[in-house]
Amino acid sequence: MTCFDHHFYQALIGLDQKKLRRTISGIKPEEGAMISALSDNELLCDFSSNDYLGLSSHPLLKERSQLWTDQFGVGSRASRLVSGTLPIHLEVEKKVALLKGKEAALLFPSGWQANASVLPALFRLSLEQTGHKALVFTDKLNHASIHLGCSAAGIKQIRFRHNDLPHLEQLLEKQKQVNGLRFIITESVFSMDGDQADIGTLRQIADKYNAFLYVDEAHATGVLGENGQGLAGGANGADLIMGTFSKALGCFGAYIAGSTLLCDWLVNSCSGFIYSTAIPPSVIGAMDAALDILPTLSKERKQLIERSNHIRKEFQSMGLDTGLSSTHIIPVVIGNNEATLLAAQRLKDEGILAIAIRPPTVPLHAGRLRFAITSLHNDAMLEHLSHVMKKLAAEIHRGSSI
Ligand SMILES: Cc1ncc(COP(=O)(O)O)c(C=O)c1O
Repeated sequence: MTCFDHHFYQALIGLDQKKLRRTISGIKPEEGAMISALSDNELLCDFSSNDYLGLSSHPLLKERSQLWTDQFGVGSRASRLVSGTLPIHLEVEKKVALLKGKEAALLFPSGWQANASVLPALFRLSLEQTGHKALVFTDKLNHASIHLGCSAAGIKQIRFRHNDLPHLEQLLEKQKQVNGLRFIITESVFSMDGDQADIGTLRQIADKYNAFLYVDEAHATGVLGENGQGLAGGANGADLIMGTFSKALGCFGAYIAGSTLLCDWLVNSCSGFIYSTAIPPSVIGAMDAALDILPTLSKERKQLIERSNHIRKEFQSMGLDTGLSSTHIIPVVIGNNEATLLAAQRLKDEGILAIAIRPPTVPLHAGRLRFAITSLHNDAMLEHLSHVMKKLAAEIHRGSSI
C-alpha cells in the first residue's frame, strides 16, 4: 500500500471507463506459431508476434547464446566504456555495419533506449556546434520512443503528415531561414500501419535542405531489402539507421549504424550508451547467429511477403480497412475502442491471438487489430484466419456492436 494508491485507483478507473486500460496477460510458447494463454491454457495461433522469421526458437541462436555464456559469463560486468566491451561486442558491431552498408555501428540494450538517448545526443550537437536548437522534422506516426527522445531533449517537433513528403518539404521550406541543424526522422516500415516510407525521396529532400536523415528500421530489418538489410542502408540511404534485434532477428537489443565519426560522437555523448551496462554474452551470441543466418533466408522472406500480400487482399475483399499496409504488418482498423476489444475477443474465441491496439499507441478513433504474418504461419493457419475474419467482417458490416 502506498500513500498515493487512491490516486492510482482513480486513474485506472478513468482508463477503464474509456476502454483504454491495459493488463498483462502471459503466454507460453508452443510449437511453431502456437502459444498457450497462461490465464486459461487456451491454445492460440499468435498473429501478434514480431518474430517475423521465426528466429526466436532457432537452434543456432540458442546454441551460440549458450556457447558465449559458457565462454564469457552471464553478465558483461560493466558499461561499454569501463570494462564491459568484449571482443564479441566489437565483432557483432562490425557485422551490423556490413549488413547496413555503413562504416560503423553501435549496439544498444533496446530499441527504446536507442531512440530515447541517441536523439538527444544528436540534437545537442546543433546547440554545441551552431549555438542554435536543432530543427526536427518528424513523421506524425513515429514510434513512442522517438517522441520521447525529442521531448527529453526539449525539442518541439515539426511534424509532417504521415508519409506526406510534399508536406515535409513545405515545412522545411518554411524554416529555411532559421538557424540550427536539421533532422528528418521517420520509420521505414511503420509498426502499427505496415506501410513504407519512400527512402529515396527522403534522401533527395534531406540532401536539398542539408538535413540529417534518421530512419528507424525496427520492422524492416530482416524482412525487407537485400539479405534482409532493410530499406535505408547503403550510401544512398539514411545518415543514421536505428534498428532492433527484437523483431525479425528473434532476440533482443538494438543498434545504430552510420559513419565512424557519428558513432565516435555517440560514444562520447549518448547517455543511453555510456551509462548502461554492456549487453550480456548470451544476447550477443543470439544476435551474432541471427546476423549469420539472415542472408540464407531469401526464400523465407519471399514467401512471407507473398503470404502477407495474399492475406491483405483477402481482408480487403471482405471490405475490411487495412489502411495503406504493403508489408507483413496488416492492420484491420475498427475505430472504436470497445468494438476493437470485442473483435479481438471474437478472434480469441476462434483460437486466434490478435491484440487490440488502442490509443495512445495509435491515433484516437483508430483502434485496430494488428496482424503480423510470420514464417511460422502455415497455409492451414492462414486459411483459418481468413475464415474467421470473414465471419467478423460480416458482423462489422451488419453494424453489430463490433
Ligand atoms: C518502430 C519501433 N522502434 C523502436 C522500438 C523499440 O524497440 P525495442 O523493443 O527493442 O525496445 C519498437 C518496438 O516496439 C518499434 O516498433
